[in-house]
Amino acid sequence: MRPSNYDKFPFVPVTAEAGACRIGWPAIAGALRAALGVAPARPGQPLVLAVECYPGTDLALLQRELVGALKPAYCLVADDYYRSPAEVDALVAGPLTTDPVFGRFNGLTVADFFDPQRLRAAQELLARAAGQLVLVLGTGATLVCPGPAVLVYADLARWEIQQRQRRGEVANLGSDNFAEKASLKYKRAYFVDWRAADRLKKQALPRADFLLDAHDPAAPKLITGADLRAGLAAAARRPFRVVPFFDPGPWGGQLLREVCGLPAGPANYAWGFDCVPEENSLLLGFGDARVEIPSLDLVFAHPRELLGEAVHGRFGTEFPIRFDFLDTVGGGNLSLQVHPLTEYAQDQFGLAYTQDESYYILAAEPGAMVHLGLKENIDYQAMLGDLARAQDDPAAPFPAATYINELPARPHDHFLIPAGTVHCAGAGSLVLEISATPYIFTFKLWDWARLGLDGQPRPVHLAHGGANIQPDRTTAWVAANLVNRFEPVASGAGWREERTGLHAREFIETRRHWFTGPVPHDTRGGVNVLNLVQGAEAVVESLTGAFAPFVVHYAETFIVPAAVGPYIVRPHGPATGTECATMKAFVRAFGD
Ligand SMILES: O=P(O)(O)OC[C@H]1O[C@](O)(CO)[C@@H](O)[C@@H]1O
Repeated sequence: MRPSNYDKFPFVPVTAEAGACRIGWPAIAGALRAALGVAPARPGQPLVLAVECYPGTDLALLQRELVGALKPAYCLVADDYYRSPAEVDALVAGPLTTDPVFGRFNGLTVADFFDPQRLRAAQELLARAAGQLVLVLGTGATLVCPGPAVLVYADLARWEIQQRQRRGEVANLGSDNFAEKASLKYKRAYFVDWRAADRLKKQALPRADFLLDAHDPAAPKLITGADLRAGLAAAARRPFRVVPFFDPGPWGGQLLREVCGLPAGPANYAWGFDCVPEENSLLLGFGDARVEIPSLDLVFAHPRELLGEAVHGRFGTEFPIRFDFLDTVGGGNLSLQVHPLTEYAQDQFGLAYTQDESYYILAAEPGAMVHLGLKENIDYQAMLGDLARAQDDPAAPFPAATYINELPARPHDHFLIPAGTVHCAGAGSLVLEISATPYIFTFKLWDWARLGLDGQPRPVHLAHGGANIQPDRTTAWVAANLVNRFEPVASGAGWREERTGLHAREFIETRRHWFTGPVPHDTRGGVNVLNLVQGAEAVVESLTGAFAPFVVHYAETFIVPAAVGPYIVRPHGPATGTECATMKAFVRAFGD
């Protein structure tokens, strides 16, 4: 195995001038003081500095640092005007349901968290503070004071929030559930807090005077809203990568560590999330400084340039394509699982589109397998009975081989997994998942009598599973429809292109290019997501010099915004003269 050249901290350069980014609380306070000093006078009103915060922001730290430096007459923290934690629990109970994993998407907004009387009291206090400096901070600061003199947006990526949830440092919005299980806090944030906060962010971020990045509390960073917007505009017109993150799991393996050059600490790495813009970060480069923002900010700011008209029109401000890694080399089988059919996902969870998936095999040990679809002529009811029995009876483990196909997995195989198909990656492979973005709507059917990392059995959803398994997806159908559906579609000097999927029920189209020379690509008005699945290094170039050459390495996923149009990919650096391959995904237009 060659040494890893996988870049774990890709960034979008905004400017070579490091001065545009203030680092540390004293520099940040200085910039805010200067902005307040030149804010237009508003007779009869207080001078308000509002810091709208994404949930999970360390409000105590912010309050301590900003009050200490700016000495406002008052500091109002939005949470103090929320409903009580018990009232908030009642508010979110319906959408959350009692299921440990799944809730329902809903229309809750941050405004719903406020107690109307308390909010009025806060606004009366503001009205009495004419001419004085007032700091308002928290999630909903811009609801307490909709027109502040200076507006800062303190943003936080979801992966960082998850770390804080796991360490018990943060509770859910309006709750005091610091000690609740991290998986439940994640679920509540996923279905409620983040959706509500994103609705408010779409209003606040475009008019923010500053962006505060306090991911690292020891080195907070502040940039102007104008620089943030310049960075987002730059990213929307050039190839870029989001910041990957990696997580251990009960079935995790050892190869991802080598491929991506990951730290030795965790016992394994199961997942590598390399393009889940809902949860990944984007790093903006200001000289040597890096400002971390959720990559969703880019989707919100430039959906038309990034996604393209047709994809934006269809998906709104959601990035519909997900690339991630599943590593089972030296690990175990994923849970045997199935995903909801579209109508089930809509009815039960309020999802707009379902979790259709595919597995592209990057590496496989001899004997590695993918479990996919049912065997011919099985007794379907007996299978459901065996699944039910296996959950409670250690003496009756589920006889998976009796019912489920076991297909050999070799490098560069591509398995298509439309929702409703029973599946799981077996031990011994490194999978590049090319899937629709939803990623938590997994109905586990059988977890191989194994415990989760918390020492507890992971939740199994047999009733949901049974309602979605398609009994006619059996061996012959699977072979004909879901396995290595390769079809040559184009070629040129030094390259050839194949269609590899996905299945007709899935909205993603995938193309593989093998190349020793430059390959012409075109976004054709829709976002492209690619991964270099063979070769040490390649370069992405503009035909018109519209963006600087962009170098990618083995296994790196990169996004080419719709606005880029035509571009070229060719082997580069150590890969020059060798055969490389990319897998490309885009949203299929009818007729593709
Ligand atoms: O449920 P398991 O066994 O952890 O399986 C892996 C999970 O990762 C996903 O592929 C998402 O990345 C889900 O489909 C699946 O639930």
